[in-house]
Amino acid sequence: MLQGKPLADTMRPDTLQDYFGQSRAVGQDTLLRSLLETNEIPSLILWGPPGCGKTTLAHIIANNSKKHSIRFVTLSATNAKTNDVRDVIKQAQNEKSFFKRKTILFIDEIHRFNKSQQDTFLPHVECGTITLIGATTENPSFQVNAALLSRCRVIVLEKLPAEAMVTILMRAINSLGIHVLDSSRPTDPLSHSSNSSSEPAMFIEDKAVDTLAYLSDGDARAGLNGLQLAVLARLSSRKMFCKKSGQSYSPSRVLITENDVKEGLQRSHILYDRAGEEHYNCISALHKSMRGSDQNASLYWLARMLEGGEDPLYVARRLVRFASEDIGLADPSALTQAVAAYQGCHFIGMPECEVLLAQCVVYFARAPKSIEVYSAYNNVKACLRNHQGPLPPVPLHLRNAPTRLMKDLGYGKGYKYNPMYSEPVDQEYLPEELRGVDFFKQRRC
Ligand SMILES: Nc1ncnc2c1ncn2[C@@H]1O[C@H](COP(=O)(O)OP(=O)(O)OP(=O)(O)O)[C@@H](O)[C@H]1O
Repeated sequence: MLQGKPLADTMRPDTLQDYFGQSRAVGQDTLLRSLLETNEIPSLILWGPPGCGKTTLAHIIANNSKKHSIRFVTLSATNAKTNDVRDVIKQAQNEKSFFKRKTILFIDEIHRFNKSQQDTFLPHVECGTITLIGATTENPSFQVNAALLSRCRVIVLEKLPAEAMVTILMRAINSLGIHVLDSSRPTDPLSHSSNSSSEPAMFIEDKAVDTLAYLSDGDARAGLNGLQLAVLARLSSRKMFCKKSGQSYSPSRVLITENDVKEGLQRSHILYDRAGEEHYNCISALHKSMRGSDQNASLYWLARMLEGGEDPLYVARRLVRFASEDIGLADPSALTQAVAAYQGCHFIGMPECEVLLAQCVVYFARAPKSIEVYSAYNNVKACLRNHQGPLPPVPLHLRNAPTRLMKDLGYGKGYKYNPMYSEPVDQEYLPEELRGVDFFKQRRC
């Protein structure tokens, strides 16, 4: 069972009874659950992080619909072409008109279809030829056509909580016939009753199950893969033992420890999705923590990104922006710090540059803040955007006059060259119609 398919696929539940967590989306009293139970499936967008059960929920719906002779067709937007979608729609039209059979079309990773590909389903979802179920890890407000989105119910699935992860792992552990060792009652697994079959008896420490549940960070696929790798690693080291020792027998018991499961998990891939929603969530959390002068939270979000494989230069670029947007003239050297951190990261790369970013992030969290320049500049932009008619000309006295003609036209006339005056100079620098405007005090002009 462990050598062939991934354990996560083998363990994919067929019914809602084995679908754990996600109580907000499909719990006992939810609308979606009653619709699923009565088999009235609306078009859905299932949005959630990797491994939280989007495809599994679609699989459960498929299982259920087949019982009610509804067709269920699956496409993956990673490899399907627009023509594949057209073929499915054509077939669905035929099934509907000749056999009165409904079709549910499941599109995995729907965000990978571009807007015009998504447009292909729109009329067919609208007239009920197909019921669309799309799965996405990306925020559908940005990745799914607004028109299509308005015809679908968005179901938000969450990272699976640790308790649900334990239940999912235990279901797999039981199905593999692995025994869980209770750490509160220490027993030597080798003292368990001997196993007459050639297969070894397998044990797993209970804390290994908990660790797996926590480290897989709500991603059931990662948790089940981690378990599978840990078991396979233990089984192969058992074989190695026989080979090396030249013994014809091999240990009849195998113990999977906490360390084995830690090795089975590739933590960085689990915690952070560089291209996805989590990338934006974490950078936003970092920015807000620094703005809120919370140095602990700032360091935490920084580490979440870097440990997860984020590009340090991306973080450094965001820090350059922060230096001006949020600290500004309250501490102008913040900009120098950020640019230096950027260059430092460029020179030495990860992992050495992590401390440069950490230093800069803590400096920023502790720094005084001022959005004076940032908001004044926004006021100027708003002023330009809201201006009716042609923009006012540059006052003549402020213009340079490199030629005779320009001089004759009055360019530069009356300009007072400030260094020539010992007193403050009374001179206008804004266009006439903006005289007296103070972008630092008002929001709009
Ligand atoms: N809520 C759940 N209850 C039980 N098992 C689950 C649940 N969610 C996921 N699993 C298990 O994890 C595996 C992976 O889940 P699934 O393929 O549904 O994730 P997904 O959200 O579609 O992820 P991705 O976006 O990466 O495709 C499933 O095959 C199943 O074994």
